[in-house]
Amino acid sequence: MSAARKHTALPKAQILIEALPWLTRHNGKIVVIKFGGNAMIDEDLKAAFAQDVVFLRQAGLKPVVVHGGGPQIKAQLAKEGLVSEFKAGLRVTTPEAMDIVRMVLAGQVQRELVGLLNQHGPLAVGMTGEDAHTITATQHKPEIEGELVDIGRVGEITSIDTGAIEALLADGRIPVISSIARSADDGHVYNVNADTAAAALAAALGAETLMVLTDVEGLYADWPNSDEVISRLTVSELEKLLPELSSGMVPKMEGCLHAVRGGVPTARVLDGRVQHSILLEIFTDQGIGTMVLPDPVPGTPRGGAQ
Ligand SMILES: Nc1ncnc2c1ncn2[C@@H]1O[C@H](COP(=O)(O)OP(=O)(O)O)[C@@H](O)[C@H]1O
Ligand SMILES: CC(=O)N[C@@H](CCC(=O)OP(=O)(O)O)C(=O)O
Repeated sequence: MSAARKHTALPKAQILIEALPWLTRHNGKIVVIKFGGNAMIDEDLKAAFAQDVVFLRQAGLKPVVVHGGGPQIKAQLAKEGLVSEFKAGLRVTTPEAMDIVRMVLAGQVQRELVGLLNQHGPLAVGMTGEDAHTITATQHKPEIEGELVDIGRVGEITSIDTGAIEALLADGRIPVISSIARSADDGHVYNVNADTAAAALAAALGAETLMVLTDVEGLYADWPNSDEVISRLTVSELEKLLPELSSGMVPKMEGCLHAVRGGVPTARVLDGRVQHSILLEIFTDQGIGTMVLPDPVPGTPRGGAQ
């Protein structure tokens, strides 16, 4: 062995050492990961996602997965001859469509993710927001052009009970949650946007971070004209930007805002198309995507969190 080889750390060892301060910092902390339907584009990505989540669990963190499934719902509605329509960024959900939303999210997408995670051991347990009153909602009527519009069985979260999730975490499990809620008023089940559900759960659980995996690199400053990603912004900066945002980014960035305002130290939007983006973000110095931070406290240096 040459002298140089003997005294230089191997690249793989350097990567592990770089992870050390992050492992220490995140040990025992809850991390809520939202896996968007658009990020579940191929089998390799889904398998890599499952590896990352199990890695976090084995490294001493407490991951909680909230999944979406917009494209999968759209495909099933089309098969049944039903139209997909969005208003104010939310799916118009008739009672008939609600049955399909519930079947696709809880019966297909969630089952697949639980299966992939459990290839690594008896870790994942699937549930919906209906279970143990985890997410309670009321009918959401968005305001469009000054009027409240009825978009059917779309839920607005009224309360979160974290008991069942905390019991699973204490038992070493990985909760995998579908964004469906029950109403205490009328007993109906409601379709909740998965970004919104993930953000509300992150705040209620006192998570260390919220990670939203999607099919873009992060929040683009001037979408769709440019692909320049905003790497960091404070909640006040985000609040000013919100009225300019469109489509899928609206619930995502509103969710990040809600989570950070609710006490979650950071919320991030990451490119779910990049394999192992979760590990890169949590365990390396190389921040990717967009990070939302609290406003700096006057007199302290700006945003040092990762
Ligand atoms: N400013 C923006 N930056 C990035 N993406 C944006 C922006 N505005 C709108 N989008 C759109 O939001 C989409 C992501 O939201 P969505 O389709 O709901 O994904 P998911 O299924 O992951 O929740 C992107 O693919 C992009 O088309
Ligand atoms: C009310 C509402 O719009 N609910 C969403 C729930 C699924 C979701 O949010 O999936 P993504 O994260 O993949 O977009 C829907 O029906 O598509």
